[in-house]
Amino acid sequence: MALLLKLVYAFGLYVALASVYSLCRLVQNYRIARRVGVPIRFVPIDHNNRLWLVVDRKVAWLLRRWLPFGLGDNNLTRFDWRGWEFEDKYKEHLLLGDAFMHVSPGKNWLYVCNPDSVLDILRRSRDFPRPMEIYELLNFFGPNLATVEGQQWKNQRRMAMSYFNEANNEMVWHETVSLASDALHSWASKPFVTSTADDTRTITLHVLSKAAHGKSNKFYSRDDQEDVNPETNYKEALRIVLDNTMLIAALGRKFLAKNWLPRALKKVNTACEAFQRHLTEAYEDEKQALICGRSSSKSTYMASLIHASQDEATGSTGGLTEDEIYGNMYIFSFAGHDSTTHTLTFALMLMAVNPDVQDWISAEVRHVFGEQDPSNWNYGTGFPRLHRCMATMLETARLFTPVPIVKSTGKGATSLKVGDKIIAVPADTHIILNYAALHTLPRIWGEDSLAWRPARWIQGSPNGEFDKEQVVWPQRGAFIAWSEGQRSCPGRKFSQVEFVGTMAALFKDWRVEPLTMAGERIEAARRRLMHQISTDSAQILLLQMLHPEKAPLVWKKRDAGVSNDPSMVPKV
Ligand code: HEM
Repeated sequence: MALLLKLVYAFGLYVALASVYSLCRLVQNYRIARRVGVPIRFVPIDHNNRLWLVVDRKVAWLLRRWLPFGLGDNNLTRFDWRGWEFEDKYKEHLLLGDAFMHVSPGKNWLYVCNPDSVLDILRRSRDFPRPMEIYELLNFFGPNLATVEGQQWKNQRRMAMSYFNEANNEMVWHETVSLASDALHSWASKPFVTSTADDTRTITLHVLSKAAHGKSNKFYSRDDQEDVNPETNYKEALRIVLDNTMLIAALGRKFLAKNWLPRALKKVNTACEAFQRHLTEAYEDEKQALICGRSSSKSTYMASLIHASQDEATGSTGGLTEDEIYGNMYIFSFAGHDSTTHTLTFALMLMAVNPDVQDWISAEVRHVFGEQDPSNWNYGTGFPRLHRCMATMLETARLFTPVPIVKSTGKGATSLKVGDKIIAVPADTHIILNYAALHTLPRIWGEDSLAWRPARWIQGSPNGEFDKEQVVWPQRGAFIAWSEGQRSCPGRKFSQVEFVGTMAALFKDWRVEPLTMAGERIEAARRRLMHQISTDSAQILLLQMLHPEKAPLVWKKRDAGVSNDPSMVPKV
């Protein structure tokens, strides 16, 4: 009993000291923030508090729901959880201006949504480096492109970039069209599909697997899959690793390997070990192939890294360590997989809500490929003409931007022009490029900025000729889904080829709609699905639908050809 009391006192003392410390830090940070001269909001917990990150959304939701007398509406429940920006869109910036500051007991966080300032930040990568303590959490298979800075980043980026080229994009195209055609075959054979998100994940994972180590896999729907044991199933292992990245980062791989942990945590550890095993085997295979002269090709990511690394090993910069190769294989899978999967899932759901966009795309794909079998679709002559399919991706990535971007001022203070004001940004400030606001500001995107309307990206010809249509871009800095500048996404075109190939294969001859409930009309089902997309999506690590399985979709063959509706496209 005495021991228990001591423990309670010790815990109480710890909480009291931690609170006093947090308060002192908050006051200190406030003094620094005040000098910047932008509006300030206090947030009680730092946005990068790792333990908070594990529970933030749930706790904020519970407090919002259960605290009485309106107490649930406070800065913690409104702004202090991952992805609050997605819910808020541009509202906070409309109220406070293009820049404002969140002051927390940890860091000061500057939010910016001015296109010129955003572009300036992305271009001045020395003044605004990545805050490595945030990205470090993606280090658990080894240092990689996303988690290093300076010369180490330059070396890794150069070696990684040797993979991203048109020959490999062509591979991505053919692999994607083939997998998406198989997915369509599987979906069309069912009365309805609840595995849309899982199955799009299978498509992107298989494309990546082909890209990473040259292995083609057949598509199978999650519903038809028997082996979901992470020890033997690579996709399952990777899925668990990706879904639990936050947890793995918070607890660390060493801790997760402890024997006494509950079964759910052991499963995460099993998945990490299986994924690591898989990487090691692939690495050893490739190295062996290189030694035996069997691998002269740089057509896989693993081979490109090993070749580039060997080429540089003798130079002054040196090659990659084994850990760096593993780290980069992980980040390639992570960055290249979830971002595209979630964008595709959002797009398929949005297509089910918008049959007119399906017709619009179908008309374009028919125009480009006619009656050719998808296996003969040519990348070089087909992909660049599929502007509407591309517009669908851009519009989805605008409203449902998967990847957030955080910068920092690092050790040095700097200045930043925001509108007609120059602000002094203190050292050690974290900067959020607020894409959710930037991508929806009515002054850039018009009064219908919150509506999903792919045609806004297309400039048409007066009489609706397909080949005169082209994609129009907003002012630079206003659309940053793939970022800009030195550290922009190297997989941008890879993901676009994947997305466009999938859309073309799915929608040329088929259409999709939400499953109607008993007594429900199709219009009501569409409204229900749109409500789910808007309210049941959140940022886990990336933005995603939380329960896509609760949105069953039905695939139907188009009865006849679709006419091109030029009224969808704004005229020049
Ligand atoms: C819809 C698809 C995608 C989107 C929206 C996207 C977006 C982004 C963004 C915004 C960044 C910069 C993040 C930051 O500065 O913090 C980034 C970085 C990165 N992306 Fe993508 N990405 C996509 C697909 C891909 C694909 C398919 C690959 C690889 C196959 C890939 C590989 C990477 C890598 C390795 C980085 C780190 C680059 C560096 O720091 O030098 N991404 N991506």
